[in-house]
Formats: sequence, structure tokens, C-alpha cells
Amino acid sequence: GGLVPYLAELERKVSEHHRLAFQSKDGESDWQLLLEEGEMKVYRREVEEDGIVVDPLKAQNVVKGVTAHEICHYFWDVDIRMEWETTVEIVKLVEKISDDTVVVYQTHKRMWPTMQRDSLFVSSIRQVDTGDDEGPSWVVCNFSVDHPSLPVSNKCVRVKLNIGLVCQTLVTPPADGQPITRDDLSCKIAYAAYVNPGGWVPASVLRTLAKREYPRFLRKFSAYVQGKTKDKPIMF
Ligand SMILES: CC(C)(C)c1cc(CCc2ccccn2)cc(-c2ccc(S(=O)(=O)CCO)cc2)c1
Repeated sequence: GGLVPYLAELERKVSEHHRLAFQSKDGESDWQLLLEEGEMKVYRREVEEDGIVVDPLKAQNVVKGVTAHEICHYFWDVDIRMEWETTVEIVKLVEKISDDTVVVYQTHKRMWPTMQRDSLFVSSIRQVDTGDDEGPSWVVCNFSVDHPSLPVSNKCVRVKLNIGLVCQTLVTPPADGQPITRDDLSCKIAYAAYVNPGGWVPASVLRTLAKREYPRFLRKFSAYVQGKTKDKPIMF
């Protein structure tokens, strides 16, 4: 389909998110710590493009009892998105490119006083070799594309997004010979979000929304995956 050029861009974005995920931010001192809550740390940089707030967001978290594969699977799976994603109204699978790469259309709940937004993006899940002894990472990348079958509508403003979720499973080995249980597992998460709201939004409104919505997503989504997996076999 018309998406072949995007697949090269997708590989570049996956590698970029993976490379940046667990890199310490010492070099980029202009990251502002928005919130620290236990293992969860949320940072943002204040950036405007043509007067539009496009603040990059970076968050780290550690979620007990789940694996990197499980966190990425539940984040990527369009069929269950409405179970945890409370800021969207419609989620539509537009095209299945492969078993791990789809095109998704979403309308986001209108956030007063702004116009309603929608998003159209490629969403891909894969395992990436990290090269260190912590084992492979699992990565989901969502990034905006134009798609002939979903032209921009006059009802919504089309946001442009580039999201990376990079996860690593941490296992504390049980007493020798014992099988690994969920008590021996945790998942280290690095989440990066670049969302251009696609049209002017008062800076204070957008920054307040982001400051509320991103921590809420990290809390709610982590608890959701713990709940969904607690009685299921471990998906490594
Ligand atoms: C406000 C802000 C938090 C930056 C925001 C606003 C809007 C669009 C809605 C919007 C934008 C501007 C003003 C009002 N509403 C979307 C998102 C957003 C989109 C996607 C993802 S995801 O991680 O890919 C999960 C899949 O849904 C996360 C966040 C964030």
C-alpha cells in the first residue's frame, strides 16, 4: 500500500526510541521534573513550534509482576485499547500491515476549551536486542502518518504524534530450581511522547492537560496490565 515509505521511517523511529530510552538525561539538563511518585518519574521540556506547544515528555516507571512483553502487548493491542485509554472516543483499526504493525485511527475526547482532535498513526511492536545482560527490550512505536482512506476531517484537528514505549523485564532469580513467579518479575518502562496538537491551544491549557494526563495514563495503564495478567501464565 501507500505506506511503504513509512516503514523505513518506522524502523528509524524504533531505533531512536530504543537508543534514547534508558539513556541518562544528564546531558539534556533542560528536562523539567514534573512529578516523582515512587519509581515513576515524569519529565518534560518546554518547546513551541510556530507558537504551538509541542513539549516532549519522557517518563520512567517500574511495574511489579509483569514482563516487558506484557506491557508492550497490552499497549499495542488495538482491541483492548478502550479498556485503559480513557481519553479516546473512537479507536479504529485502519489497516493491518503485518502481525506486529497496524495503522490506527483515533478520535480523542474533546478537552475543553479546545476543538476535538483525532490521530492517525502506524503502531508497531517488536523485540529489540539491547546487547546488555538485562536481555532484550520490547518496544512499541506509534507515529503519525497520512493515509489516503482517512483524510483530515473538518470536524477534528489532526494531531501529529511520535510515541515510544521501551520496556525491559527485570527478574530476581528465585531460589535455585524454583520456577519464576510474578513475584520475581518487574518491568522497567521508558515512555517518550511528542504530541503536536495540530493547531493552536493556549500554552497553559496544554501544559495543564499534559501534566494531568500523562501521569494518569502511566498509573492507570500499569495497574490495568497488572490486573489483566495476574492470573495468567507469564508472557516472556
Ligand atoms: C494533551 C496531551 C496530553 C498532550 C495529549 C493530547 C492529545 C490529543 C487531544 C488534545 C490535544 C490538544 C488539546 C486537546 N486535546 C493526545 C495525546 C496522546 C495521544 C496518544 C498517546 S499514546 O501513548 O499513543 C496511547 C494511544 O492513545 C498518548 C497521548 C496527548
